[in-house]
Amino acid sequence: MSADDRIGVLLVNLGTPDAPDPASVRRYLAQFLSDRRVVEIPQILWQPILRGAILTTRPRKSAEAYAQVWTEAGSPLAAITRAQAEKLQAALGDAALVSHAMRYGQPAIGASIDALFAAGCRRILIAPLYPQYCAATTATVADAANAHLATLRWQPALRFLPPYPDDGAYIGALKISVEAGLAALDFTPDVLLASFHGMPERTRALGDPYHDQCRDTARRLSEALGHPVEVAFQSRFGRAKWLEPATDATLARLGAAGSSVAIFAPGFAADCLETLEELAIRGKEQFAGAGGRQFAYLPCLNDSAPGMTMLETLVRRELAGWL
Ligand SMILES: C=CC1=C(C)c2cc3[nH]c(cc4nc(cc5[nH]c(cc1n2)c(C)c5CCC(=O)O)C(CCC(=O)O)=C4C)c(C)c3C=C
Ligand SMILES: [Fe+2]
Ligand SMILES: [Fe+2]
Repeated sequence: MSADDRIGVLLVNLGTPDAPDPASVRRYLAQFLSDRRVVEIPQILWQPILRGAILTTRPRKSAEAYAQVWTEAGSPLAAITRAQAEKLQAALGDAALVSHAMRYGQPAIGASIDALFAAGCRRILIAPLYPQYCAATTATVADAANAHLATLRWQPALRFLPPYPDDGAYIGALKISVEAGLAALDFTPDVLLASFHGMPERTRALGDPYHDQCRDTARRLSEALGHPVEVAFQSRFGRAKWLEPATDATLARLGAAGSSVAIFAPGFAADCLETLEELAIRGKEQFAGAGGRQFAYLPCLNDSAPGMTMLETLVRRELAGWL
């Protein structure tokens, strides 16, 4: 491979505010919630609601939530994604140049593609870190990458990592990770609960495979663990009907039944606000408030050894013919 015929790998996750303050959260939410793939309401109706009610109230509340999970390395999502890219670079060595980007906020996808190209990458694998395909996540990464290429005279060749909801490498990594999490507890939970990010119910009827792929993941993981895995969908936003059952209602039901529970979020490649605050902090409170006994939150794959082995496997497979 010559210096101007290198292979690039760009890990992409959702994005996160630059700081846990209302102004930064507002900037982030304005970009995120203006994406037509995320909120599928005509812009002429949606923008006044977003600019009016939502962006005047939510940033303050969300900033407080972000402040509870912020670390010295910054937002957990940003720090973990950076660590994943660094470890994947170490695993791949000279075979490829690895970098990371965020769909919303920084580092931007376009600038990251330019940086890889400037370093000699003429072939780039874009890897959206979403195990389950969703138009609001997977497709919008491809949209952003392709929109950037539309501005270039000299384009790199692009490949996209497909979703991996039932891939053996992913299920295997989840199994190791969940079993290690359970082994570290001082109780044996009655219920294993897999919480996936929610979506409006209507996207399912419109043909989005997200719901079915979440169910596939949970079924395959349950088979691998030899233990039932319950499924719930979290983070409802807005007034429309979202996928059910809802995580908060499920935790309240399990709590009221006097169960003990271990909850985890296999749809998130990295721990973030939605897992560390919504599940580990607020979910625990909801569960205990309903009368639940023991509760444990098990971390995402993050940059753990099984998580990195999985990423390397998926990426190497997708680079076949290029490497
Ligand atoms: C209509 C609104 C939203 C849709 C649709 C949606 C889909 C979706 N999101 C993720 C992953 C993440 N979402 C995160 C935060 C977050 N999500 C929404 C709204 C929708 N998400 C909001 C308003 C927020 C911001 C936080 C808040 O104000 O509550 C995050 C965490 C980001 C972080 O900084 O830590 C992730 C990750 C998926 C996978 C998904 C569809 C499948
Ligand atoms: Fe979200
Ligand atoms: Fe949330």
